[in-house]
Amino acid sequence: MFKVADIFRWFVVVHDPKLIEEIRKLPDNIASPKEAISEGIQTKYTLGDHIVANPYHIPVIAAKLTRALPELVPEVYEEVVDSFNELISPTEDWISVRALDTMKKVVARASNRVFVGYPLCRDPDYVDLNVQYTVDVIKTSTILRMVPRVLRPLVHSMLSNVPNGIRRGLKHLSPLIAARRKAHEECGQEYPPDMLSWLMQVAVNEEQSDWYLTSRVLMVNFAAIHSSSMAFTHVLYDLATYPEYTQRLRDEVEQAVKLHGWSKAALDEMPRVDSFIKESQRLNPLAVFLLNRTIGVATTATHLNPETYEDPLRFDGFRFIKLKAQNPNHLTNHLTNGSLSQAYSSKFDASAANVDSLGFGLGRHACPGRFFAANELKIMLAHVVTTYDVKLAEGDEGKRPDNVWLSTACVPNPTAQVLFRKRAVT
Ligand code: HEM
Repeated sequence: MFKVADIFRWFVVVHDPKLIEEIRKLPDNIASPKEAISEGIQTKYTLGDHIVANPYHIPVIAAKLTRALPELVPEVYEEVVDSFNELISPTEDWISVRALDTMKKVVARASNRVFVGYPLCRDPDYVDLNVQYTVDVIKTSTILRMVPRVLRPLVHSMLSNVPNGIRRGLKHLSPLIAARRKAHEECGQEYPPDMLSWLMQVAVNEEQSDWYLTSRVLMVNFAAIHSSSMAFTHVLYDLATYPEYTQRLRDEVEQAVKLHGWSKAALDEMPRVDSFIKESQRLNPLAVFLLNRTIGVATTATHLNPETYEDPLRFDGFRFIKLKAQNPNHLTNHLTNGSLSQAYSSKFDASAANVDSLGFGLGRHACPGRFFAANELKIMLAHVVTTYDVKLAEGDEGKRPDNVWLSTACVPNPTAQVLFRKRAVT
Protein backbone atom coordinates (compact mmCIF):
# COMPACT_ATOMS: atom_id res chain seq x y z
CA MET A 1 0.00 0.00 0.00
CA PHE A 2 1.37 3.46 -0.82
CA LYS A 3 0.29 7.08 -1.05
CA VAL A 4 0.76 9.18 -4.18
CA ALA A 5 -0.02 12.77 -5.07
CA ASP A 6 -1.54 14.02 -8.30
CA ILE A 7 -1.85 17.76 -8.89
CA PHE A 8 -5.02 17.95 -6.78
CA ARG A 9 -4.70 15.53 -3.86
CA TRP A 10 -3.01 12.62 -2.16
CA PHE A 11 -4.56 9.22 -2.58
CA VAL A 12 -3.92 5.74 -1.27
CA VAL A 13 -3.19 2.92 -3.72
CA VAL A 14 -2.98 -0.81 -3.09
CA HIS A 15 -1.23 -3.39 -5.27
CA ASP A 16 -1.31 -6.57 -3.17
CA PRO A 17 -3.86 -8.97 -4.74
CA LYS A 18 -5.28 -9.81 -1.28
CA LEU A 19 -5.96 -6.14 -0.55
CA ILE A 20 -7.40 -5.64 -4.03
CA GLU A 21 -9.77 -8.53 -3.34
CA GLU A 22 -10.77 -6.86 -0.04
CA ILE A 23 -11.53 -3.62 -1.85
CA ARG A 24 -13.59 -5.51 -4.41
CA LYS A 25 -15.89 -6.66 -1.62
CA LEU A 26 -16.30 -3.31 0.15
CA PRO A 27 -19.90 -2.04 0.23
CA ASP A 28 -20.81 1.34 -1.28
CA ASN A 29 -21.18 3.05 2.11
CA ILE A 30 -17.46 2.46 2.69
CA ALA A 31 -15.94 2.77 -0.78
CA SER A 32 -18.21 4.28 -3.40
CA PRO A 33 -16.96 5.97 -6.56
CA LYS A 34 -19.72 8.63 -6.25
CA GLU A 35 -17.70 11.20 -4.33
CA ALA A 36 -14.59 10.72 -6.43
CA ILE A 37 -16.64 11.07 -9.64
CA SER A 38 -18.52 14.18 -8.39
CA GLU A 39 -15.26 15.86 -7.46
CA GLY A 40 -13.12 14.49 -10.31
CA ILE A 41 -15.53 15.37 -13.12
CA GLN A 42 -17.17 18.28 -11.27
CA THR A 43 -20.53 16.76 -12.17
CA LYS A 44 -22.45 19.69 -10.73
CA TYR A 45 -21.13 21.83 -13.61
CA THR A 46 -20.53 19.19 -16.29
CA LEU A 47 -22.55 15.96 -16.58
CA GLY A 48 -25.07 17.09 -13.95
CA ASP A 49 -25.49 15.81 -10.37
CA HIS A 50 -28.57 13.80 -11.45
CA ILE A 51 -26.20 11.40 -13.24
CA VAL A 52 -24.49 10.47 -9.95
CA ALA A 53 -27.61 10.72 -7.77
CA ASN A 54 -29.67 8.43 -10.00
CA PRO A 55 -27.38 6.28 -12.18
CA TYR A 56 -30.26 4.39 -13.82
CA HIS A 57 -28.25 4.11 -17.04
CA ILE A 58 -25.93 1.56 -15.35
CA PRO A 59 -28.41 -1.36 -15.10
CA VAL A 60 -29.67 -0.43 -18.57
CA ILE A 61 -26.14 -0.86 -19.97
CA ALA A 62 -25.32 -3.92 -17.84
CA ALA A 63 -28.51 -5.85 -18.48
CA LYS A 64 -30.40 -4.58 -21.53
CA LEU A 65 -27.44 -3.72 -23.76
CA THR A 66 -25.54 -6.89 -22.84
CA ARG A 67 -28.57 -9.14 -23.38
CA ALA A 68 -29.35 -7.51 -26.75
CA LEU A 69 -25.85 -8.20 -28.11
CA PRO A 70 -26.84 -11.16 -30.34
CA GLU A 71 -29.41 -8.92 -32.04
CA LEU A 72 -27.11 -5.87 -32.21
CA VAL A 73 -23.80 -7.40 -33.36
CA PRO A 74 -24.79 -7.51 -37.09
CA GLU A 75 -25.76 -3.82 -36.93
CA VAL A 76 -22.52 -2.81 -35.24
CA TYR A 77 -20.64 -4.82 -37.87
CA GLU A 78 -22.43 -2.97 -40.69
CA GLU A 79 -21.61 0.40 -39.09
CA VAL A 80 -17.96 -0.59 -38.59
CA VAL A 81 -17.63 -1.64 -42.25
CA ASP A 82 -19.29 1.52 -43.58
CA SER A 83 -17.20 3.74 -41.29
CA PHE A 84 -13.91 2.12 -42.33
CA ASN A 85 -14.89 2.25 -46.01
CA GLU A 86 -15.58 5.98 -45.73
CA LEU A 87 -12.61 6.88 -43.55
CA ILE A 88 -10.00 4.43 -44.89
CA SER A 89 -11.02 3.38 -48.37
CA PRO A 90 -9.34 -0.01 -49.11
CA THR A 91 -7.08 0.73 -52.11
CA GLU A 92 -3.98 -0.90 -53.62
CA ASP A 93 -1.87 2.05 -52.45
CA TRP A 94 -0.88 2.58 -48.83
CA ILE A 95 -2.94 5.30 -47.08
CA SER A 96 -1.54 7.00 -43.98
CA VAL A 97 -4.07 7.54 -41.19
CA ARG A 98 -3.81 9.37 -37.87
CA ALA A 99 -4.95 6.41 -35.84
CA LEU A 100 -6.50 7.86 -32.67
CA ASP A 101 -8.58 10.56 -34.41
CA THR A 102 -9.88 8.08 -36.97
CA MET A 103 -10.74 5.40 -34.40
CA LYS A 104 -12.72 7.94 -32.34
CA LYS A 105 -14.98 8.48 -35.36
CA VAL A 106 -15.38 4.75 -36.06
CA VAL A 107 -16.17 4.00 -32.41
CA ALA A 108 -18.56 6.97 -32.13
CA ARG A 109 -20.53 5.71 -35.14
CA ALA A 110 -20.49 2.04 -34.18
CA SER A 111 -21.49 2.76 -30.56
CA ASN A 112 -24.24 5.17 -31.51
CA ARG A 113 -25.69 2.63 -33.88
CA VAL A 114 -26.81 0.90 -30.65
CA PHE A 115 -27.26 4.06 -28.58
CA VAL A 116 -29.54 6.06 -30.91
CA GLY A 117 -29.80 3.97 -34.10
CA TYR A 118 -29.42 4.60 -37.82
CA PRO A 119 -29.17 7.21 -39.45
CA LEU A 120 -28.41 9.60 -36.55
CA CYS A 121 -25.38 7.48 -35.59
CA ARG A 122 -23.60 8.69 -38.73
CA ASP A 123 -24.71 12.31 -38.78
CA PRO A 124 -21.37 14.21 -38.94
CA ASP A 125 -22.45 16.91 -36.45
CA TYR A 126 -23.80 14.34 -33.97
CA VAL A 127 -20.59 12.25 -34.26
CA ASP A 128 -18.43 15.33 -33.80
CA LEU A 129 -20.51 16.41 -30.79
CA ASN A 130 -20.02 13.08 -29.03
CA VAL A 131 -16.27 13.03 -29.65
CA GLN A 132 -15.99 16.66 -28.49
CA TYR A 133 -18.31 16.42 -25.47
CA THR A 134 -15.88 14.26 -23.47
CA VAL A 135 -13.02 16.65 -24.23
CA ASP A 136 -15.18 19.59 -23.06
CA VAL A 137 -16.18 17.80 -19.83
CA ILE A 138 -12.58 16.86 -18.96
CA LYS A 139 -11.25 20.32 -19.88
CA THR A 140 -13.93 22.09 -17.83
CA SER A 141 -13.54 19.85 -14.78
CA THR A 142 -9.74 20.17 -14.81
CA ILE A 143 -9.97 23.98 -14.89
CA LEU A 144 -12.68 24.10 -12.22
CA ARG A 145 -10.71 21.93 -9.82
CA MET A 146 -7.88 24.46 -9.96
CA VAL A 147 -10.22 27.29 -8.95
CA PRO A 148 -11.53 27.96 -5.38
CA ARG A 149 -15.01 26.51 -4.88
CA VAL A 150 -16.63 29.88 -4.49
CA LEU A 151 -15.47 31.00 -7.94
CA ARG A 152 -16.47 27.84 -9.77
CA PRO A 153 -19.99 28.94 -10.85
CA LEU A 154 -18.54 32.11 -12.38
CA VAL A 155 -15.62 30.41 -14.11
CA HIS A 156 -17.97 27.73 -15.39
CA SER A 157 -20.36 30.29 -16.90
CA MET A 158 -17.46 32.07 -18.58
CA LEU A 159 -15.44 29.14 -19.90
CA SER A 160 -17.44 25.95 -20.20
CA ASN A 161 -18.58 24.60 -23.54
CA VAL A 162 -20.57 21.77 -21.90
CA PRO A 163 -23.99 23.56 -21.94
CA ASN A 164 -23.51 24.14 -25.68
CA GLY A 165 -22.96 20.40 -26.05
CA ILE A 166 -26.33 19.65 -24.43
CA ARG A 167 -28.05 22.25 -26.68
CA ARG A 168 -26.40 20.71 -29.72
CA GLY A 169 -27.49 17.25 -28.53
CA LEU A 170 -31.07 18.43 -28.02
CA LYS A 171 -31.21 19.58 -31.63
CA HIS A 172 -30.55 16.00 -32.73
CA LEU A 173 -32.36 14.04 -30.04
CA SER A 174 -35.55 16.04 -29.39
CA PRO A 175 -37.11 15.20 -32.80
CA LEU A 176 -36.12 11.55 -32.40
CA ILE A 177 -37.60 11.31 -28.89
CA ALA A 178 -40.83 12.97 -30.07
CA ALA A 179 -41.12 10.69 -33.12
CA ARG A 180 -40.60 7.54 -31.05
CA ARG A 181 -43.14 8.61 -28.43
CA LYS A 182 -45.69 9.45 -31.09
CA ALA A 183 -45.18 6.18 -32.99
CA HIS A 184 -45.53 4.24 -29.74
CA GLU A 185 -48.45 6.12 -28.19
CA GLU A 186 -50.51 6.81 -31.31
CA CYS A 187 -49.71 3.83 -33.52
CA GLY A 188 -48.74 1.24 -30.90
CA GLN A 189 -45.32 0.73 -32.51
CA GLU A 190 -42.60 -1.00 -30.48
CA TYR A 191 -39.63 1.11 -29.45
CA PRO A 192 -36.57 0.16 -31.55
CA PRO A 193 -34.03 -1.82 -29.46
CA ASP A 194 -31.41 0.76 -28.57
CA MET A 195 -30.08 2.74 -25.60
CA LEU A 196 -32.30 5.79 -26.17
CA SER A 197 -35.45 3.63 -26.20
CA TRP A 198 -34.42 1.74 -23.06
CA LEU A 199 -33.65 4.98 -21.25
CA MET A 200 -37.02 6.45 -22.35
CA GLN A 201 -38.81 3.38 -21.02
CA VAL A 202 -37.05 3.34 -17.64
CA ALA A 203 -36.86 7.10 -16.91
CA VAL A 204 -39.37 8.55 -14.44
CA ASN A 205 -40.51 12.10 -13.61
CA GLU A 206 -38.20 14.87 -14.84
CA GLU A 207 -35.78 12.28 -16.29
CA GLN A 208 -38.34 11.78 -19.08
CA SER A 209 -37.78 15.28 -20.41
CA ASP A 210 -35.74 15.82 -23.58
CA TRP A 211 -33.02 17.70 -21.66
CA TYR A 212 -32.49 14.94 -19.10
CA LEU A 213 -32.61 12.16 -21.72
CA THR A 214 -30.13 14.06 -23.89
CA SER A 215 -27.73 14.57 -20.99
CA ARG A 216 -28.03 10.83 -20.20
CA VAL A 217 -27.23 9.79 -23.80
CA LEU A 218 -24.23 12.15 -23.83
CA MET A 219 -23.10 10.67 -20.50
CA VAL A 220 -23.18 7.14 -21.94
CA ASN A 221 -21.13 8.42 -24.89
CA PHE A 222 -18.75 10.06 -22.41
CA ALA A 223 -18.14 6.65 -20.79
CA ALA A 224 -17.94 4.70 -24.04
CA ILE A 225 -16.21 6.54 -26.86
CA HIS A 226 -12.79 7.64 -25.66
CA SER A 227 -12.23 4.50 -23.56
CA SER A 228 -13.03 2.20 -26.51
CA SER A 229 -11.25 4.25 -29.18
CA MET A 230 -8.11 4.46 -27.06
CA ALA A 231 -8.27 0.69 -26.48
CA PHE A 232 -8.62 0.04 -30.22
CA THR A 233 -5.80 2.43 -31.13
CA HIS A 234 -3.53 0.42 -28.82
CA VAL A 235 -4.69 -2.76 -30.59
CA LEU A 236 -3.90 -1.19 -33.96
CA TYR A 237 -0.41 -0.14 -32.85
CA ASP A 238 0.20 -3.70 -31.64
CA LEU A 239 -1.07 -5.19 -34.90
CA ALA A 240 1.19 -2.90 -36.94
CA THR A 241 4.17 -3.57 -34.63
CA TYR A 242 3.79 -7.37 -34.55
CA PRO A 243 2.69 -8.36 -38.10
CA GLU A 244 3.50 -12.02 -37.37
CA TYR A 245 0.04 -12.35 -35.73
CA THR A 246 -1.97 -11.16 -38.74
CA GLN A 247 -2.31 -14.39 -40.70
CA ARG A 248 -3.38 -16.46 -37.65
CA LEU A 249 -5.96 -13.83 -36.72
CA ARG A 250 -7.27 -13.82 -40.31
CA ASP A 251 -7.54 -17.60 -40.44
CA GLU A 252 -9.54 -17.63 -37.21
CA VAL A 253 -11.93 -14.87 -38.30
CA GLU A 254 -12.55 -16.44 -41.72
CA GLN A 255 -13.25 -19.82 -40.21
CA ALA A 256 -15.72 -18.41 -37.63
CA VAL A 257 -17.51 -16.19 -40.16
CA LYS A 258 -17.78 -19.07 -42.64
CA LEU A 259 -19.64 -21.08 -39.99
CA HIS A 260 -21.78 -18.36 -38.37
CA GLY A 261 -21.75 -15.23 -40.57
CA TRP A 262 -20.88 -11.89 -38.88
CA SER A 263 -22.72 -12.68 -35.67
CA LYS A 264 -22.24 -12.86 -31.92
CA ALA A 265 -21.80 -16.65 -32.32
CA ALA A 266 -18.86 -15.98 -34.68
CA LEU A 267 -17.28 -13.49 -32.26
CA ASP A 268 -17.56 -16.08 -29.48
CA GLU A 269 -15.43 -18.39 -31.64
CA MET A 270 -12.56 -15.93 -32.01
CA PRO A 271 -10.28 -16.67 -29.01
CA ARG A 272 -7.18 -15.33 -30.80
CA VAL A 273 -8.88 -12.00 -31.52
CA ASP A 274 -10.13 -11.89 -27.92
CA SER A 275 -6.69 -12.66 -26.48
CA PHE A 276 -4.92 -10.12 -28.71
CA ILE A 277 -7.26 -7.36 -27.47
CA LYS A 278 -6.87 -8.39 -23.83
CA GLU A 279 -3.08 -8.52 -24.09
CA SER A 280 -3.06 -5.04 -25.59
CA GLN A 281 -5.22 -3.80 -22.70
CA ARG A 282 -3.04 -5.61 -20.12
CA LEU A 283 -0.01 -3.61 -21.24
CA ASN A 284 -1.91 -0.37 -21.91
CA PRO A 285 -4.73 0.11 -19.39
CA LEU A 286 -6.64 3.41 -19.23
CA ALA A 287 -4.57 4.57 -16.27
CA VAL A 288 -1.79 3.50 -13.97
CA PHE A 289 -4.29 3.57 -11.05
CA LEU A 290 -7.93 2.55 -11.45
CA LEU A 291 -10.96 2.09 -9.22
CA ASN A 292 -11.76 5.62 -8.35
CA ARG A 293 -12.95 5.09 -4.77
CA THR A 294 -11.57 6.57 -1.56
CA ILE A 295 -8.77 4.17 -2.37
CA GLY A 296 -7.35 3.04 -5.74
CA VAL A 297 -5.59 -0.02 -7.14
CA ALA A 298 -2.30 -0.11 -9.06
CA THR A 299 -3.27 -1.35 -12.51
CA THR A 300 0.18 -1.49 -14.05
CA ALA A 301 1.77 -3.25 -11.05
CA THR A 302 -1.04 -5.85 -11.20
CA HIS A 303 -0.84 -6.33 -14.97
CA LEU A 304 2.96 -6.68 -14.85
CA ASN A 305 3.08 -9.04 -11.87
CA PRO A 306 5.52 -11.83 -12.90
CA GLU A 307 3.75 -14.27 -10.57
CA THR A 308 0.60 -13.95 -12.66
CA TYR A 309 2.00 -13.21 -16.10
CA GLU A 310 5.16 -14.94 -17.30
CA ASP A 311 7.64 -12.54 -18.92
CA PRO A 312 5.17 -9.73 -18.20
CA LEU A 313 6.79 -6.95 -20.25
CA ARG A 314 6.63 -8.98 -23.47
CA PHE A 315 3.64 -8.59 -25.81
CA ASP A 316 2.27 -12.10 -26.30
CA GLY A 317 -0.89 -11.77 -28.40
CA PHE A 318 -2.11 -15.28 -27.63
CA ARG A 319 -1.12 -15.27 -23.92
CA PHE A 320 -4.71 -15.57 -22.71
CA ILE A 321 -5.42 -18.63 -24.89
CA LYS A 322 -2.55 -20.38 -23.14
CA LEU A 323 -3.79 -19.22 -19.72
CA LYS A 324 -7.26 -20.55 -20.51
CA ALA A 325 -5.80 -23.91 -21.51
CA GLN A 326 -3.70 -24.06 -18.32
CA ASN A 327 -6.66 -23.09 -16.10
CA PRO A 328 -9.72 -24.83 -17.55
CA ASN A 329 -11.67 -24.45 -14.31
CA HIS A 330 -11.40 -20.69 -14.16
CA LEU A 331 -14.94 -20.03 -15.23
CA THR A 332 -16.89 -17.25 -13.59
CA ASN A 333 -20.45 -16.14 -13.99
CA HIS A 334 -20.57 -12.40 -14.04
CA LEU A 335 -23.05 -10.68 -11.83
CA THR A 336 -23.46 -7.07 -12.77
CA ASN A 337 -25.69 -4.98 -10.58
CA GLY A 338 -27.57 -8.03 -9.48
CA SER A 339 -28.40 -9.38 -12.94
CA LEU A 340 -26.65 -12.23 -14.66
CA SER A 341 -25.08 -10.58 -17.70
CA GLN A 342 -23.23 -13.46 -19.22
CA ALA A 343 -23.26 -16.99 -17.98
CA TYR A 344 -19.98 -18.82 -17.54
CA SER A 345 -17.26 -16.93 -19.29
CA SER A 346 -13.59 -17.30 -18.55
CA LYS A 347 -11.63 -14.98 -16.29
CA PHE A 348 -9.20 -14.70 -19.22
CA ASP A 349 -11.79 -13.27 -21.66
CA ALA A 350 -11.34 -9.73 -22.98
CA SER A 351 -14.51 -8.70 -21.14
CA ALA A 352 -13.45 -10.10 -17.75
CA ALA A 353 -12.82 -7.96 -14.67
CA ASN A 354 -11.01 -9.58 -11.75
CA VAL A 355 -8.10 -9.09 -9.34
CA ASP A 356 -5.54 -9.99 -12.02
CA SER A 357 -7.18 -7.95 -14.77
CA LEU A 358 -8.23 -4.44 -13.85
CA GLY A 359 -8.70 -2.75 -17.23
CA PHE A 360 -12.46 -2.57 -16.70
CA GLY A 361 -12.25 -1.92 -12.96
CA LEU A 362 -13.48 -4.42 -10.39
CA GLY A 363 -16.43 -5.44 -8.26
CA ARG A 364 -19.89 -3.90 -8.17
CA HIS A 365 -18.76 -0.79 -10.05
CA ALA A 366 -16.79 -2.61 -12.73
CA CYS A 367 -17.52 -1.24 -16.19
CA PRO A 368 -21.09 -2.29 -17.11
CA GLY A 369 -20.30 -1.68 -20.81
CA ARG A 370 -17.44 -4.15 -20.96
CA PHE A 371 -19.34 -6.95 -22.76
CA PHE A 372 -20.48 -4.51 -25.42
CA ALA A 373 -16.99 -2.94 -25.60
CA ALA A 374 -15.28 -6.32 -26.00
CA ASN A 375 -17.67 -7.29 -28.82
CA GLU A 376 -17.26 -3.95 -30.57
CA LEU A 377 -13.45 -4.16 -30.38
CA LYS A 378 -13.55 -7.75 -31.66
CA ILE A 379 -15.67 -6.70 -34.64
CA MET A 380 -13.21 -3.91 -35.42
CA LEU A 381 -10.10 -6.09 -35.18
CA ALA A 382 -11.75 -8.92 -37.15
CA HIS A 383 -12.77 -6.47 -39.88
CA VAL A 384 -9.33 -4.82 -40.04
CA VAL A 385 -7.37 -8.08 -40.37
CA THR A 386 -9.66 -9.50 -43.04
CA THR A 387 -9.83 -6.27 -45.09
CA TYR A 388 -6.46 -4.52 -44.83
CA ASP A 389 -2.73 -4.91 -44.50
CA VAL A 390 -1.47 -2.49 -41.87
CA LYS A 391 2.01 -1.28 -40.99
CA LEU A 392 3.72 1.54 -39.13
CA ALA A 393 4.99 4.58 -41.01
CA GLU A 394 8.26 4.22 -42.99
CA GLY A 395 11.25 4.25 -40.65
CA ASP A 396 9.10 3.33 -37.61
CA GLU A 397 8.78 -0.40 -38.40
CA GLY A 398 9.10 -2.53 -35.27
CA LYS A 399 8.92 0.46 -32.91
CA ARG A 400 5.50 0.80 -31.31
CA PRO A 401 4.43 4.47 -31.04
CA ASP A 402 5.14 5.67 -27.49
CA ASN A 403 2.18 6.16 -25.16
CA VAL A 404 1.59 9.65 -23.80
CA TRP A 405 1.00 10.07 -20.05
CA LEU A 406 -1.41 12.74 -18.84
CA SER A 407 -0.89 12.63 -15.09
CA THR A 408 -1.81 8.99 -14.32
CA ALA A 409 -3.80 8.43 -17.55
CA CYS A 410 -2.28 6.39 -20.38
CA VAL A 411 -3.16 7.69 -23.86
CA PRO A 412 -2.14 5.96 -27.09
CA ASN A 413 0.17 8.20 -29.09
CA PRO A 414 -2.29 10.82 -30.44
CA THR A 415 -0.29 11.82 -33.53
CA ALA A 416 1.13 8.49 -34.73
CA GLN A 417 0.14 7.36 -38.21
CA VAL A 418 -0.71 3.83 -39.29
CA LEU A 419 -0.56 2.82 -42.96
CA PHE A 420 -3.44 0.82 -44.45
CA ARG A 421 -3.92 -0.76 -47.88
CA LYS A 422 -6.36 -3.25 -49.29
CA ARG A 423 -5.28 -6.67 -48.14
CA ALA A 424 -3.07 -8.43 -50.67
CA VAL A 425 -4.88 -11.75 -51.30
CA THR A 426 -3.27 -14.65 -49.42
C1 HEM B 1 -12.54 -0.52 -23.85
C2 HEM B 1 -13.54 0.25 -23.42
C3 HEM B 1 -13.79 0.59 -21.98
C4 HEM B 1 -12.94 0.61 -20.91
C5 HEM B 1 -11.45 0.29 -20.90
C6 HEM B 1 -13.72 0.99 -19.76
C7 HEM B 1 -13.20 1.09 -18.48
C8 HEM B 1 -13.94 1.44 -17.37
C9 HEM B 1 -13.42 1.54 -16.02
C10 HEM B 1 -11.97 1.27 -15.62
C11 HEM B 1 -14.44 1.90 -15.20
C12 HEM B 1 -14.36 2.14 -13.68
C13 HEM B 1 -14.69 0.82 -12.99
C14 HEM B 1 -14.47 0.79 -11.48
O1 HEM B 1 -14.38 1.87 -10.88
O2 HEM B 1 -14.38 -0.32 -10.92
C15 HEM B 1 -15.62 2.05 -16.04
C16 HEM B 1 -16.84 2.44 -15.56
C17 HEM B 1 -17.95 2.65 -16.36
N1 HEM B 1 -18.06 2.38 -17.71
FE1 HEM B 1 -16.58 1.68 -18.90
N2 HEM B 1 -15.01 1.19 -20.14
C18 HEM B 1 -15.11 0.95 -21.49
C19 HEM B 1 -16.25 1.01 -22.27
C20 HEM B 1 -17.50 1.39 -21.82
C21 HEM B 1 -18.70 1.41 -22.61
C22 HEM B 1 -18.78 1.01 -24.08
C23 HEM B 1 -19.71 1.87 -21.81
C24 HEM B 1 -21.18 2.07 -22.14
C25 HEM B 1 -21.83 1.40 -23.05
C26 HEM B 1 -19.15 2.11 -20.49
C27 HEM B 1 -19.85 2.58 -19.40
C28 HEM B 1 -19.32 2.72 -18.12
C29 HEM B 1 -20.07 3.24 -16.98
C30 HEM B 1 -21.52 3.74 -17.01
C31 HEM B 1 -19.22 3.18 -15.88
C32 HEM B 1 -19.53 3.60 -14.42
C33 HEM B 1 -19.94 2.35 -13.61
C34 HEM B 1 -20.26 2.63 -12.13
O3 HEM B 1 -19.95 3.71 -11.64
O4 HEM B 1 -20.85 1.72 -11.47
N3 HEM B 1 -17.81 1.80 -20.54
N4 HEM B 1 -15.29 1.75 -17.34
